[in-house]
Amino acid sequence: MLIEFTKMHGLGNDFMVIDLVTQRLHLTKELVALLGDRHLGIGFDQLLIVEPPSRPDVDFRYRIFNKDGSEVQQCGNGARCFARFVQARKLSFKQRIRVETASGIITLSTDDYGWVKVDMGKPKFEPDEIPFTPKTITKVQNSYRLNVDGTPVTLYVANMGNPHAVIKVDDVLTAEVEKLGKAIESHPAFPERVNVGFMQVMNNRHIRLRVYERGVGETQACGTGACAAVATGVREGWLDEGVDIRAQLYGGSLAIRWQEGYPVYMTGPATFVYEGVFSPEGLMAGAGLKFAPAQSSEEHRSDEGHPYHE
Ligand SMILES: N[C@H](CCC[C@H](N)C(=O)O)C(=O)O
Repeated sequence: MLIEFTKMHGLGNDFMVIDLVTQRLHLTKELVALLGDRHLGIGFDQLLIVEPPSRPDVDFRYRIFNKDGSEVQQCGNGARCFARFVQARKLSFKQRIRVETASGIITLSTDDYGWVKVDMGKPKFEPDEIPFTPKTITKVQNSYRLNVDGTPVTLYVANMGNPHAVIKVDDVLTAEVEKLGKAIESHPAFPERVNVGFMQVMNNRHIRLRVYERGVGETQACGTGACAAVATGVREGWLDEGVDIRAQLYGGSLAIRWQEGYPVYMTGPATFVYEGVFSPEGLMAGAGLKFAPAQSSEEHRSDEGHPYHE
C-alpha cells in the first residue's frame, strides 16, 4: 500500500502533510516517530493530518503530531500549510476554511498571493489553563519565578491551544535556548510539558523570537510560539495592541495581532517543497517493526485514541 504525502514548511518549520480524507492509514506513535526520523523516514518537525470533519459546522479535522510521536493540540505554521494543502489537493475550493483541532476551532483565510491569515483563538494565561502547576507559585505581577536545575528563571505562561512558556531576553542570539529550553520543556511544573519561547523586544512593533518546541527541540519558527510571545508582550505593555507586530524568527517573519478580549491573528506564508509516496509496511519492516493495516474507516485514528473533547 502506498500513501501520498506532501512536504511543506512555514518559515522553515517543516511538515509532512497527509490527506486522510481520500486515503486510509493506521497511525501509531511508532509509525509517526519513524516517519519523522530524518534518516529512516521522511523527516519533519510535525506531521499534519487532514481528516473529514466530525461535526457539520467545520470543513475538516486537523490533527498534529510532533516528531517524537506525541499528538498535540495546535500548530500555527502548520495551519497555514493545511489551508494551502487542502486547496491544492482540491479537497476545498473555499478561501475561508474552518477546522476543528484538539483545542477548538480555528479559521484559515487564504489570499491570492499565497499568504494565509489564521484566527488562532483567544490566549489563556491562568496557570491551570496552561497547565502550569509548580509546587509553590512565586508570582511577580504576571510573571513567575521557576527554579530550573537550581537557577531561578523568570517566565510568563500562555496557552494558544498548546502550552507555552515565554522568557524575555536581552539578545536571542546569546540566549541559552538549548540548555534552558530542554530543562523547562520537561520541567515537572508543566505536567503536559511545554514549548519554550525566548523573546527579545526590539521595539513596540517588533520582536525577535527563538522557540524550543515540546517534543521537537529548537525549530526554525513556531507560529503558536509567536502568538504566545506577542500576546505576552501586549499584556505587559511592551508591544502595541491591536496592530500587526513583526515576529522575526530564524526562518522569517510573521505578522501577529492581538488585543485583550479578542483572538490572536497570525498572517504568514506556507511553502510547498515536494510530493511523494511511502509504504507504511516497507518503512516499518525496514525498522524491524510490524505494520497492521487499517481495518475500517475508524481505524486510522492513532492507537492512543485522540485528545478530542467531544
Ligand atoms: N511549530 C508549531 C508548534 C507546534 C507545537 C508543538 N511543538 C507542541 O508540542 O505544542 C507552530 O507553528 O505553532
